[in-house]
Amino acid sequence: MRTLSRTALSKSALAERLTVLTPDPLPTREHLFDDKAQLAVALAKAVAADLRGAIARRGVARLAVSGGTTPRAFLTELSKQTLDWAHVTVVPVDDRWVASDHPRSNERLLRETLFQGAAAQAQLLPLRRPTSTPEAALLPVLSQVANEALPLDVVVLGMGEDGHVASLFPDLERRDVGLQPRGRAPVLAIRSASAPEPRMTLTLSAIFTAPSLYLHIEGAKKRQVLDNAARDPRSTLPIRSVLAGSPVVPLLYWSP
Ligand SMILES: O=C(O)[C@H](O)[C@@H](O)[C@H](O)[C@H](O)COP(=O)(O)O
Repeated sequence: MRTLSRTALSKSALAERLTVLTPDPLPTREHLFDDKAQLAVALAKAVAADLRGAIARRGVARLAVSGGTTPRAFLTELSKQTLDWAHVTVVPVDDRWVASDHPRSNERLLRETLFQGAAAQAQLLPLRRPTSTPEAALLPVLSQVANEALPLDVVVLGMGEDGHVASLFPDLERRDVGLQPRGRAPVLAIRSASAPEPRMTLTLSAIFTAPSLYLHIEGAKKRQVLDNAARDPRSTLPIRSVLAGSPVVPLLYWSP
């Protein structure tokens, strides 16, 4: 019996030790949907409710949304929501340094999807300026974001399969500015081997001013990247910095 109890003890002791060594994954509040269309409607309703609440509290609402391909249906659904759009300011979390009518422009994406119908009364605060480089526009963009967009009320982040959010890529040089919860600047000019063009992006210190932070992620691959980053304290992916640094538990909206 003694031998068995000693073996049993070592297994339970080992299990206990492993539990201590394997920290809990960083939390998100999950909203899972069977398909993208259902997710788009639910996310639009949730964001619209947050915006109404912000307007009721402080007379204005400030929203930062991601670009790319995922959010198109959500942004169109959001434009259909009934709220006092004239008191809403919308800023892209990042933009590509291309003309505002270029197919890869996030500003163009917003004008085609969100700024339709009554929602066209909202104020768009573009990150793109008519300068040849984002660096040349950094100070005026930084000043306008700081004065007219912060603090944010709602942020909707997408994520790349490499774990980037906004234009904060894994090869980001200025991690001290881009990924710190209380970094030194709300906006960064970015050049990355991961991006075909220079970018302007909000930093996490700007993103973390919002009391409502949504992660809008679709597909199994991105879900795996998110879950791995949530579980691995050694992960250096930007999405890990979001999960670890956010002052609020991110709201995950996911569909296959
Ligand atoms: O300008 C951008 O590209 C976005 O702001 C970016 O952060 C986006 O959320 C991810 O790259 C995912 O993009 P997809 O939705 O196209 O996969």
